[in-house]
Amino acid sequence: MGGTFDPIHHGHLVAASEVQAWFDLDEVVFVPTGDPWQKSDRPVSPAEDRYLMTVIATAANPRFNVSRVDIDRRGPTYTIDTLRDLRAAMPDAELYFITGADALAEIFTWRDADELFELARFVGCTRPGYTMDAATLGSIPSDRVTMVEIPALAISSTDCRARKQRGEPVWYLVPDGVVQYLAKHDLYPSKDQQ
Ligand SMILES: Nc1ncnc2c1ncn2[C@@H]1O[C@H](COP(=O)(O)OP(=O)(O)OP(=O)(O)O)[C@@H](O)[C@H]1O
Ligand SMILES: O=C(O)c1ccc[n+]([C@@H]2O[C@H](COP(=O)([O-])O)[C@@H](O)[C@H]2O)c1
Repeated sequence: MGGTFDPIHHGHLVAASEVQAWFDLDEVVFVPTGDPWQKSDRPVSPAEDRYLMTVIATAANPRFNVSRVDIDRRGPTYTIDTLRDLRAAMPDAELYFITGADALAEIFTWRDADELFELARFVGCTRPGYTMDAATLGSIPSDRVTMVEIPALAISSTDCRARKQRGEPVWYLVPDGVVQYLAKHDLYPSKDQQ
């Protein structure tokens, strides 16, 4: 599961857990982006902070792991590189790339989009407020994509950052350890603190 995870929240974790169970996956590898080029219109927290929050959030689940492939690669993060790196590290694995419906809807804007489906199967999780348009879904080879309905959690990293900046709680939207990490490292400080 790729994501910017700025910060990781329970929407990500539920999606990963549901897809792991649905396909009986051996493990879900969370891959924080290095440089998410389609988010260049806003500041993104340092990759090491996003990586560490992802490790904290996933530590208790024996089927969850975190990969550094995207944060250790220089330049913009492209999923085609993520999948090639994971394939090189795990040549015998069958790869499933987990996304939310919003990200999957944009997949034909990604680098080398047509090649992506040769490297992995894609899983699109339902997400409140987003629908997957039939034309985009129909353009993906049908044996390489599955939509999975997951329990609806209307949580976004954008909302978590805005809440923290307004001094509002993010308890129960993100794991407790992430709440503590945000406080300790003063991520998304309130506007009057800046
Ligand atoms: N609440 C959610 N339910 C289902 N999928 C989600 C949810 N939140 C995020 N995702 C999916 O998780 C992946 C990583 O998302 P990302 O890290 O960009 O989080 P985000 O909440 O969308 O962030 P932001 O608000 O900063 O854009 C994407 O594929 C996204 O669609
Ligand atoms: O490959 C691309 O060009 C590309 C463009 C945008 C997003 N992605 C990937 O989609 C995943 C979710 O991205 P985001 O920006 O919604 O956190 C993450 O793994 C990104 O690297 C990939």
